[in-house]
Order: sequence, then C-alpha cells, then structure tokens
Amino acid sequence: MSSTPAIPPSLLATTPEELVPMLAEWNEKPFRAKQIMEWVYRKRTETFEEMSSLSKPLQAALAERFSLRTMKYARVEGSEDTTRKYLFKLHDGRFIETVLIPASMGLLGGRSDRRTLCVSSQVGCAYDCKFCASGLAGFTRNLTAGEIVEQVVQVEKLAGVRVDNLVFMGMGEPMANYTNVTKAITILNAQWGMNIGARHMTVSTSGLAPQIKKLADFPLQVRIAISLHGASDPVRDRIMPVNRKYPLAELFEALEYWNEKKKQYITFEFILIKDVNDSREQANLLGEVAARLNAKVNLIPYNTVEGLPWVRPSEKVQKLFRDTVASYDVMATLRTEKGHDIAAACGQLRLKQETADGIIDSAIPEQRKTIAAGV
Ligand SMILES: C[S@@+](CC[C@H](N)C(=O)[O-])C[C@H]1O[C@@H](n2cnc3c(N)ncnc32)[C@H](O)[C@@H]1O
Ligand code: SF4
Repeated sequence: MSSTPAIPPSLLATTPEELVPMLAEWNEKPFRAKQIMEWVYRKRTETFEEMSSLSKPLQAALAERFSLRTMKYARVEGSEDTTRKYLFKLHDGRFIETVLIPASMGLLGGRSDRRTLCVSSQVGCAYDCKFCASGLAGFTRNLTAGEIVEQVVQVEKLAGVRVDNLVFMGMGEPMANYTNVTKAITILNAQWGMNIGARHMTVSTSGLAPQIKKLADFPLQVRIAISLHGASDPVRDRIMPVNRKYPLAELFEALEYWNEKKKQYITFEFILIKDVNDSREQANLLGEVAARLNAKVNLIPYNTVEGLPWVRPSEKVQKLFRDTVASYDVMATLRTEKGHDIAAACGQLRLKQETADGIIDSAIPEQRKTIAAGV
C-alpha cells in the first residue's frame, strides 16, 4: 500500500485549553478559543474562511495548523425509517462505518425521539472474536479522537438529526484505543463541543480488564457494556481469544471495581449462537453473575456474517434462555429489532468496500470455518 498522505491534525480533536497557547503565539486573545469552538460546533462551519468573526491572518494560521474535515461520506444503506449505515472514506483511503439507529417506541407506548449513533473506534480490530465482521481483515489502525468526533458531526448533518445517545459498538475495540476514545468522549460531552450527556454514552468492550478499571477512574459518568458471549471460560475461550488474556475471574474483578467507582449498572451483551453458548447451563451461569454484579443483560440473536457459518438458535430456545436468566431477578431483554442487528454486524459494509477497492483480501481465514464447525 502507498504511504498515508499527511494532513494537519483535526480541529475536532482539540480543546479550547489546547488552543489558548497557540493563540498566544499568534498574538491573539484567549477568548478567541471560545469563538472558534462556536464556529466549529454551533455553526458547524466546514471551512476556516467562513469564520467571519476571526481576522484573515487568524483564519490562515488555523487553516495551516488544522483540518476541519478529514473524511468523506461515501454512501449510505438504509432509509429514514430504518437504521442507516454510513460509510466514510478516511484520508488514508480506509473505510469505517457509523450506524444511526432511529427513534424507537418509547417505554410508555409513546414515540421516543431518541436517536442512537453507533460509532467506530478503530479500522478493523485485533481481538479476533470468531463471530465478528469487524476483525475479519485484522487490525489496521486506531481512529484519532478527531475521526471519532467527526462521525457524529457528519452524520448529524447528513441525516439532519440531533444524536442523543452514543454507543461505541461500531468497528474496533474502544478500550484498545483508550487515549483517543476518552479524548473524543470529553469533546463530545463538553458544553462547548457536542454537548451529549456522559450517561448517554456507552463504551462497549470485549473485556480488557485493566482498561475497564482505568475507565472506572475516568471522571465522566459514561456507561459500560461488556461483550460477554460466554458465561464460563471454556465457552468464552472458544469464541473470544481475549478471554485467554483476561479470563472471567479477572474481568469480573474489574467490574466489581467499576461498580464501586461508578455506582451505575453494567450491561452484559450476550449474542446467542446455536450450540455454542445457548445451553440452559450457560443461562444459569449468566443469571448468577448478572445478579451478583447488578448487571442487566441484552440477549442478541446472532446476526449472520457473510462467510461465517454460525447461526442463531430458534426463537423457542432464545426465549427459554431469556426466562432462565430473568429467573435470577435480573433484567434480561431479547433484542429483536432489526436496527440493532444491523448495528451489531458493523464492519461488513467496510469489508465489502475495501475488498472492492483491493485494499484487503476478502478471504475468510480457513481457521474461522474450522472453529465455527467446532473442530
Ligand atoms: C462490533 S463490537 C465493538 C465494540 C467492542 N469491540 C466489543 O466487542 O464490545 C459491538 C458489539 O457487536 C457484537 N457483535 C459482533 N458481531 C456480531 C454479530 N455477528 N451478531 C451480533 N452481534 C455481534 C459484539 O460482540 C459487541 O457486543
Ligand atoms: S466483537 Fe469487538 S473485540 Fe471482538 S472482534 Fe468484534 S470489534 Fe473486535
């Protein structure tokens, strides 16, 4: 592959505090930082020349130092009433997906206006979970904080909506890109920035225990979702290699720390895969640990990934599993909405595009098929 073209760092990854010393260098007053943020986040200006309250030399200095948009909208799948999956081309030619999940029926029967955006945190993923499209072509690179923030800015404009909820459930493992993800969260939460409440942001992780503890110490009250998918080490080892590094005992210990620090419930994500993790025994183990850690459980029928032979269990098995977990006095939901399925399968659209562009080889590694076949 050709080397990455250099572009100036994104202004969307910059805080007003970081701007102040640069402004001093340019003989500008500190209050300009606030003005610049207003152009960026309130008026959503896409060029520096439009920042008409700033002097021409300051516009030029900013343009030399920063980029305002670093990725190009490539295409969208889905329509206004359904989940929309946006594909963006990054400055180095790679692709990422961002999924907008529309307003759903409110809990009390009325229509809720909430819109959830599922953002990517990396190009590809190194964690190699055996059921997931995101890791199929391996890991390419971390997204910068600017690229994470820009997904929200661009989708709001393209869809003409305001995002209320944000989930880090797109491509990549957010806790393996800790610094950029927490910086993006800070900017997305800031009043001068995207002003999204921290409690409306959920970081989903495959279980990187040390980073979970670190995030527990992070001052913003973000939520955490754990991709559990196995309630015992042998089952989890089979489908999630990360479990060999951080086995369940270590993961649960980190979650106890989370509970102590954050005092808010955890969510366990549990994909139901036929004959892999859908047994009564797994449901009992999951119920026990969810009750102990005060976690709610989201059960997700496996969403087929092209090239991978895993399948979801029958509805009867899914419901029995949910009822068994719920019998531990645990809140357990079975996700059936299409939107979530599409979000969960994040990574497939990008795989198709990068394969078509000849950036990656599409072959599903033989090893995946063997593991799926249970050999
Ligand atoms: C793509 S991951 C990204 C966040 C993080 N790396 C993680 O594993 O939690 C987001 C969620 O999608 C789930 N997922 C991946 N492939 C899926 C599939 N084929 N069907 C349903 N959910 C899937 C993951 O297990 C995880 O719970
Ligand atoms: S489920 Fe998450 S950690 Fe596992 S391969 Fe997919 S993106 Fe990576």
